[in-house]
Amino acid sequence: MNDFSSELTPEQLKVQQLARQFSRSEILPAAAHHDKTGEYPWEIIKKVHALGLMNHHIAEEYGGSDVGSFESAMIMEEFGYGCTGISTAIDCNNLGQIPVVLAGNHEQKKKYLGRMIDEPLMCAYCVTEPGAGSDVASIQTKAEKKGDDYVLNGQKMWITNGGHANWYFVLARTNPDPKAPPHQSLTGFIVDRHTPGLTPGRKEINLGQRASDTRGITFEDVLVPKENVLIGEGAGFKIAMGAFDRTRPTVASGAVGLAQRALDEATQYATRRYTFGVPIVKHQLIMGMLAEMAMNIELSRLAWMRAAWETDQRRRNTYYASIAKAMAADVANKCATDALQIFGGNGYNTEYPIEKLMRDAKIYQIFEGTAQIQRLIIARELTARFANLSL
Ligand SMILES: CCCCCCCC(=O)SCCNC(=O)CCNC(=O)[C@H](O)C(C)(C)COP(=O)(O)OP(=O)(O)OC[C@H]1O[C@@H](n2cnc3c(N)ncnc32)[C@H](O)[C@@H]1OP(=O)(O)O
Repeated sequence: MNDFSSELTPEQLKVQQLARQFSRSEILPAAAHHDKTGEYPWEIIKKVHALGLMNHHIAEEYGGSDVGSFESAMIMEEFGYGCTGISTAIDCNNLGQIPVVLAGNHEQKKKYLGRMIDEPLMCAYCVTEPGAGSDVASIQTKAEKKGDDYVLNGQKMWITNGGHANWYFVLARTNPDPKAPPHQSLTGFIVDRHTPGLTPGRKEINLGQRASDTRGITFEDVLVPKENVLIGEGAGFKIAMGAFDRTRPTVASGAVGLAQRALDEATQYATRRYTFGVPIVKHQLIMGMLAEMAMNIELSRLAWMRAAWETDQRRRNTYYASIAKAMAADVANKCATDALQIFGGNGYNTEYPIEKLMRDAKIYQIFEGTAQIQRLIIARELTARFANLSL
């Protein structure tokens, strides 16, 4: 078994450098525009695709680089530094693809993952519904078997990339019996965007991350061939959970990127802004705030590294993924709030980048499992470890 190390290899350093340079020169300058207009960042996505900095989990056999979770998260930290609205749009391809990476057969991988290497296409992960977000097992979208097809009916909500996806991973209920074990009643499907009856709703106007496209999706008698079932009926819940284990480290690293940006902006501002005859960075209370931010960022970065590294070792990383996601989300919010405090009135104004960081940060405590759900998972993992031990 390898020991955990956070030292980057020469190849990883090169990828980090490329992602950093791209983020600072292309993403960061475009962030305010996309925040203001809500325009989907297609031009940036095309460039990221051409540089090979997305779709990191697709195996070489299907044209991908399969660089691993660690590199993927490293890239997302760099992109998150530039704009987390844009990094979420890009990262969401990982969330949509991973169910197919984990559970797809050869034909499904060739057809749906292969095309995403050939051209810049997006996909989406359709699990959440108007009445079910945290409690995945209670989703109501139905899939009824009719001959060689399934007929899907229902409503999904808050689907990132919902209006731009070429295909969707959809979790639906295949066993309608309310007495059936809920986790074994759900099935995962791949659904093509242009299937009749599938209708994305309006783009939602959210508090932050406005470059990211979030919509409801309606399914009305959507016919899906049985070839598009992942593994088989009843396997969907575990596929959906397995996907989070892979993506929560990259969500955490995106949040770390945002936190680092808040710290850098605040530190720079504090050296230039004078009060009482000295730059405010000379005041110990400001120093303390910056130091706290730095400490928490370093720890959150180590947390996503550990979580991503565990999955690259092909070990179940649920515990580490939730720790990283919960911690980085809280730290991003604290850093953005403290950075705004250091900027004072200027931070509250749209002329400066800080208010956007604060708006963008909030969703990290909600999507991919709320702050509370992460703690529930961590505590369950802990108690499971102790269940068979007598103290
Ligand atoms: C990347 C860009 C981000 C932007 C897009 C964001 C999109 C989103 O936000 S997606 C929606 C977010 N929603 C969530 O994160 C959902 C949060 N909820 C959960 O994770 C689950 O419902 C959770 C953890 C609360 C568990 O629920 P619960 O119903 O109690 O199930 P639980 O009893 O723990 O598990 C049921 C079975 O699944 C298994 N299981 C649970 N977790 C896992 C896992 N990680 N891996 C494999 N199996 C698992 C259990 O072992 C159990 O198996 P068995 O029945 O054989 O014993």
